[in-house]
Amino acid sequence: MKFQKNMLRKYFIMGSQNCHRDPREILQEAAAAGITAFQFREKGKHSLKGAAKVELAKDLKAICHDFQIPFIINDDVDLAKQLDADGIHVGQDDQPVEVVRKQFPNKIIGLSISTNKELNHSPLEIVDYIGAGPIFATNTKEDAKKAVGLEWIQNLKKQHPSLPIVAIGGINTTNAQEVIQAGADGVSFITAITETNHILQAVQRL
Ligand SMILES: Cc1ncc(COP(=O)(O)OP(=O)(O)O)c(N)n1
Ligand SMILES: Cc1ncsc1CCOP(=O)(O)O
Ligand SMILES: [Mg+2]
Repeated sequence: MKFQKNMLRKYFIMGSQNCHRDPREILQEAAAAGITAFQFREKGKHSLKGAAKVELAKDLKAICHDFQIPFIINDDVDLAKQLDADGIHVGQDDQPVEVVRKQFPNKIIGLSISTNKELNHSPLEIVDYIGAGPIFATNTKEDAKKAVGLEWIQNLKKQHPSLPIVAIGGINTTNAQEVIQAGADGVSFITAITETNHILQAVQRL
């Protein structure tokens, strides 16, 4: 699947550890409500491993493809290969993006960037988009850095006006608009969907 900036508009991320009920049901509802991309992030406490992780990933990929939205895998390059995912998202402590691009010349590749130092040391020309954050405080990621604020998006946009940016971290139906106004091409979110009883409404408002 070829990357397009508008895929970043409403980018839902989750793994089973984020869900109070079947992740398939949650993704199905979010996809029907209009998310534009999905990242499978099976990670941390209570996450699935081995065959159970692979089985869930296959089911979630099928749901994404029913709705023609990209299925992106977080961190796990081997799983992305095994499942022929549409893309992979890596951070600064994951496999170097140069290595990932060599393995996946045609997949969507996202890279997290939180500081100017990371920005200046990253090969932006080989990634499709940047994950910028955490913008606001979040309890969802165990090892999340300190919130960088909307200024980080404004700063990125000023330095690289055409670089596709998706914001992450503490984004919800109330603050999503200011994130877009700051210059992000889209918002990514976990708990805004996994902790609501009204997925349709939440996706529409996001
Ligand atoms: C869209 C998006 N942006 C940032 C991240 C964070 O990636 P990373 O820093 O590698 O942290 P983990 O998610 O792997 O814990 C992301 N996953 N997605
Ligand atoms: C994976 C990740 N990377 C930076 S913050 C974050 C967690 C985002 O979760 P939430 O949308 O619930 O704050
Ligand atoms: Mg990572």
